[in-house]
Amino acid sequence: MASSKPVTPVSPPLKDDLDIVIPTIRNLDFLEMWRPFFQPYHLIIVQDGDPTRTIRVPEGFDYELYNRNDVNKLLGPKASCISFKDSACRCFGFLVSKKKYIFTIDDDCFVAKDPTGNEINALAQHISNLLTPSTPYFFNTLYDPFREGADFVRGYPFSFREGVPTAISHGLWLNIPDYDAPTQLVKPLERNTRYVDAVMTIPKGTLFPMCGMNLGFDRELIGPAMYFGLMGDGQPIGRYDDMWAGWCAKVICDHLGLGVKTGLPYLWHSKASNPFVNLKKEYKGIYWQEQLIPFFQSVALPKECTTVQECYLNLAKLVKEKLGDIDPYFHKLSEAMVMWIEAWDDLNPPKEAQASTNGKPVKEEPSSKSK
Ligand SMILES: O=c1ccn([C@@H]2O[C@H](COP(=O)(O)OP(=O)(O)O[C@H]3O[C@@H](CO)[C@H](O)[C@H]3O)[C@@H](O)[C@H]2O)c(=O)[nH]1
Ligand SMILES: [Mn+2]
Repeated sequence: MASSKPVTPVSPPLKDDLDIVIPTIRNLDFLEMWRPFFQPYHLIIVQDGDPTRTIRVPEGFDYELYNRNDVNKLLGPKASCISFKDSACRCFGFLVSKKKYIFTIDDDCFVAKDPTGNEINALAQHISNLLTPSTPYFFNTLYDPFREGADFVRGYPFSFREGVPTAISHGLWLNIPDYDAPTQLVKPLERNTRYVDAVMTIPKGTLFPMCGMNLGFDRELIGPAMYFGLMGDGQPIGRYDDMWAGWCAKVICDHLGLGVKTGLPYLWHSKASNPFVNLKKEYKGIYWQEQLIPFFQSVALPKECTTVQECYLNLAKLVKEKLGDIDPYFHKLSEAMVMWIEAWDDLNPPKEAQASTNGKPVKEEPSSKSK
């Protein structure tokens, strides 16, 4: 029987609490495919490269667009901590956002289909991952117990079943996998066709290679640790931006009792970047990381560090002390980490401090924004 009650439209989840951050040095045509899923959300576009280039944002999206001139204007001398000519520039979007959640995606990533042929709403899956707890202290062999149709298995301690807040949701990619340059070179035609229907928590004490291509996180829980480092133009290394952020963030999540999930959602990664160019960018990282990983595995943050900023500043000190002998780059990186936290605190003053600006955080106008 028809109901006379008016149907209240369901608002997209976290519509006013989530920003979508997109780094681009190309174009934003990919947004057309994501329109059904992204249109209700606010976009923060970080235009890399030549700021005089005009990047067209497809009609109908609510956005703010920042180019290098905006970065320099907004951060002044601290702009030197934001990379140029590398996808690491995306972290500027994390800095200027005022929302609790972030989803970041590359401009060569498209909507993938699941094995039943349905289009995957990657954003919705990240939101679900972030709004349900993680289980870093004891591995659940049926994977994420908070997913529909799953639960904790027999033998899972009840004292661990509450889980911990989820800080990061790491999605994956069909078609072009996120391989390093050597692997891309030896397996140029390899495509990822394997859809694994699983979300799992990365156990405490275990690091992982965080890819920035399809990534969601809780900005209030872990935002200050999501600095993508000094990469690209003028730097001896590139394409380790997301890796650096992932290692720092995971160590801090472990220390603060926060969770990191990986697995669903998948998206369709369409463009393989040039492996030879990538090799030039990555090669120092490929041998440095043999020392970086033992460093991160050895980090023990003091119990007095109870905020992300305090943890991050402590980490910056350790980077200078323990990694400075590898290469002078790590002295620069350590200083940039401190500058990032200063910039973060400048743009994201604690709530009480905002009262002095009658509650409105001070924010410079972007180069362009939706009408
Ligand atoms: O100088 C640049 C280069 C690229 N971008 C934007 O960043 C993303 C990723 O670029 P691309 O798709 O070319 O790179 P991939 O190798 O596929 O990306 C993976 O490697 C990581 C590099 O650090 C990246 O996070 C992974 O996803 C696109 O949106 C480019 O437009 C840029 O802004 N500046
Ligand atoms: Mn890509």
